[in-house]
Amino acid sequence: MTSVIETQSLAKSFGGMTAVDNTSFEIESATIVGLIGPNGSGKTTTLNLLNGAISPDSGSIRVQGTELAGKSSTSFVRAGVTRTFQNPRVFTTITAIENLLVPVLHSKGRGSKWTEKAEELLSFVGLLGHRDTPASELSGGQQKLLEFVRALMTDPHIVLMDEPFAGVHPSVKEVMRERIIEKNKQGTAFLIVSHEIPDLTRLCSDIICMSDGEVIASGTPADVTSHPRVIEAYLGHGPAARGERG
Ligand SMILES: Nc1ncnc2c1ncn2[C@@H]1O[C@H](COP(=O)(O)OP(=O)(O)OP(=O)(O)O)[C@@H](O)[C@H]1O
Repeated sequence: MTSVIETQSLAKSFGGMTAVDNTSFEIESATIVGLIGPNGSGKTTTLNLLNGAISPDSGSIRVQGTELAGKSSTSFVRAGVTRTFQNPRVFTTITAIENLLVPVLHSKGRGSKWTEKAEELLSFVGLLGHRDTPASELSGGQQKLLEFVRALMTDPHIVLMDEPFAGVHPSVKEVMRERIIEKNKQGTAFLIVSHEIPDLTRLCSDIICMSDGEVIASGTPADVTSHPRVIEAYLGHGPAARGERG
């Protein structure tokens, strides 16, 4: 299997606070990988590094073999990395379909081709009926689904997702879960940050656990959730790692 993202000795500090400390890991193509860890362990900072939102102080980020550390978010999108956010960042003043067309505004091809693709993706998550609804009028869960399919418009190799299951209705959660699985079967990899450990263990082939900016365990969900350092990290910070929510 080839890797879609590989980091080596990645580090990022904010002032005196080390958020990501010398981390190295690899995400294989077409896998679903969970990224867990107690609050403040560096998960969101890692996602921000992996999509070029922020630059590392040191270390390497290779996407499909190309070094991108320090490059812009646009470079990461072009290399096939897109993302979603804990609080969905949809453009609230424009419609659902217009949101999907934003990432391809400067792409080649007929406009109708992109409109068709956007309609297919809206349909994929049950939002076609809201095609022309301003995003501000969609529920929080619908906005998460909209942001998810917006991240798929450019046919990424990997989608980085920050807390896709947090604060959404169980029915939305199920749609999100099923559609992630479906896209993964078509070859898209996912790196998913979540505190919802039971959801992740059902979904992911591998889990990476961070604590205090370091990767302390990685492997199968069963291996990681029973790892002594993982249990210790969670017990030290709050919720237990084994299937209990924080
Ligand atoms: N822009 C920033 N400026 C200063 N400190 C920051 C910044 N971003 C993150 N941090 C700090 O870096 C550490 C890691 O934060 P990060 O948000 O990556 O953790 P997390 O694992 O995603 O946490 P949570 O699960 O609570 O979302 C925290 O101590 C946080 O306060």
